[in-house]
Amino acid sequence: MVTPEGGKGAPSSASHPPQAPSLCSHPSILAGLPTGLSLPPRAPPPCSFPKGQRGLRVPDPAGGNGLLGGHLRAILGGAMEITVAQWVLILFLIIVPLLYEWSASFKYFCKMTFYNGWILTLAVLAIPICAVRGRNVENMKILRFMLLHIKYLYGIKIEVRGWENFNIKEQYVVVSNHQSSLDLLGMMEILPGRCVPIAKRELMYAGTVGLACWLAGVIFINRKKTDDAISVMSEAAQTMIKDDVRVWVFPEGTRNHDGSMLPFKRGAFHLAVQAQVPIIPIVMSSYRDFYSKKEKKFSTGKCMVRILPRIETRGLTADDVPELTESVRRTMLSAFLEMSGEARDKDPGGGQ
Ligand SMILES: CCCCCCCCCCCCCCCC(=O)SCCNC(=O)CCNC(=O)[C@H](O)C(C)(C)COP(=O)(O)OP(=O)(O)OC[C@H]1O[C@@H](n2cnc3c(N)ncnc32)[C@H](O)[C@@H]1OP(=O)(O)O
Ligand SMILES: CCCCCCCC/C=C\CCCCCCCC(=O)OC[C@@H](O)COP(=O)(O)O
Repeated sequence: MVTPEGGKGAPSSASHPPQAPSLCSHPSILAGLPTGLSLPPRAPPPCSFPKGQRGLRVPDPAGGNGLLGGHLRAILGGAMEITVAQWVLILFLIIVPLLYEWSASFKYFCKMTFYNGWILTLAVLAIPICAVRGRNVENMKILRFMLLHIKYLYGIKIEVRGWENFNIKEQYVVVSNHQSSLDLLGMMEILPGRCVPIAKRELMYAGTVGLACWLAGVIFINRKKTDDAISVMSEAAQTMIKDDVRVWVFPEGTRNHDGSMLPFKRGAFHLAVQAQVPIIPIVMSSYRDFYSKKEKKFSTGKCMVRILPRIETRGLTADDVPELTESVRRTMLSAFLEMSGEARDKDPGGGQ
């Protein structure tokens, strides 16, 4: 195929055999040769624009004659084979990685979107596997196994201390600080057998994640209805003993991005007292060196997880709960502050 101008501009010298007016055969190259030279007749190569292809046509800037004009037309003609949609795709593939490197907020957005999207996708795989058993606390092992690799994808090193404090055969209540949905990584790193988290009811409606959680026996509470939440937790106290289940609670009751700990809700402590089982506090060090929702920062880094010694509740009653809650929080807060400094000292490169 050739532009109409290109066709008309073909040389008319008698010594040159007539060339088919095609961009592909570069007629203007022949126009640049000295007269008297004769070239053997040559069949025009097949045109690079297949019939019916949608490409833009441009007029020959050199009027269809001359070496430069022919090359330009060949180059432009080749470029024009790319459709607008392909150009958009090429620009997208160039701009997105550049933005990802240059803009910390864009990187944060991409990483969080992928985090949620990946977990929703993994849940699609987990659901049929878990569904074989039905709603069963043993399914939590499957979710754990499927989530363990995410820390590698995100370059987050997790260092665990205090494994020996988990050496208890019987049931217990785990309480841990709650900074972000990234806590899931630390949680899955150490989740003991037959242990289910208590989660806000809204998570049950989070698409595939909600169904996977339900199948794994996650206990959902309605935080807006204290009475309902209390009765679900009282039921959980009985289930713990009856079905040999451990429960994981985030006693802050919500995510806390401020690098400290919110006042604790009392449900977890009532639960432990009602079931007369020990409390095992877990502390995850601050993410501030590699993750901050406020600053839209998300890089690689290190997190320390510490399993603290158990706190007995045998013999305690509901009246002891306020003091128990405060003393556990104090212990956890002091560990949190100490560990957060330590994680920073050990990984000064965190936040690259
Ligand atoms: C491969 C694919 C994977 C897919 C993906 C998998 C992911 C698989 C992991 C998911 C992981 C999820 C992780 C979610 C994480 C969250 O959703 S965090 C949010 C949910 N958690 C919580 O809310 C924590 C638990 N909350 C509580 O314990 C709260 O106490 C309650 C029960 C909700 C009540 O809240 P509140 O009324 O705001 O607060 P509070 O002052 O504590 O209680 C009010 C009164 O009730 C009393 N009370 C509280 N509880 C009780 C009780 N049980 N008995 C008697 N009295 C009680 C209190 O003592 C208090 O009375 P006073 O002492 O003042 O007289
Ligand atoms: C069709 C519906 C699609 C819904 C999309 C939902 C996207 C969620 C997908 C994956 C999330 C994976 C992380 C699951 C664990 C997150 C636990 C969590 O962080 O829950 C929040 C809760 O602690 C406190 O919530 P608030 O801080 O009070 O708020």
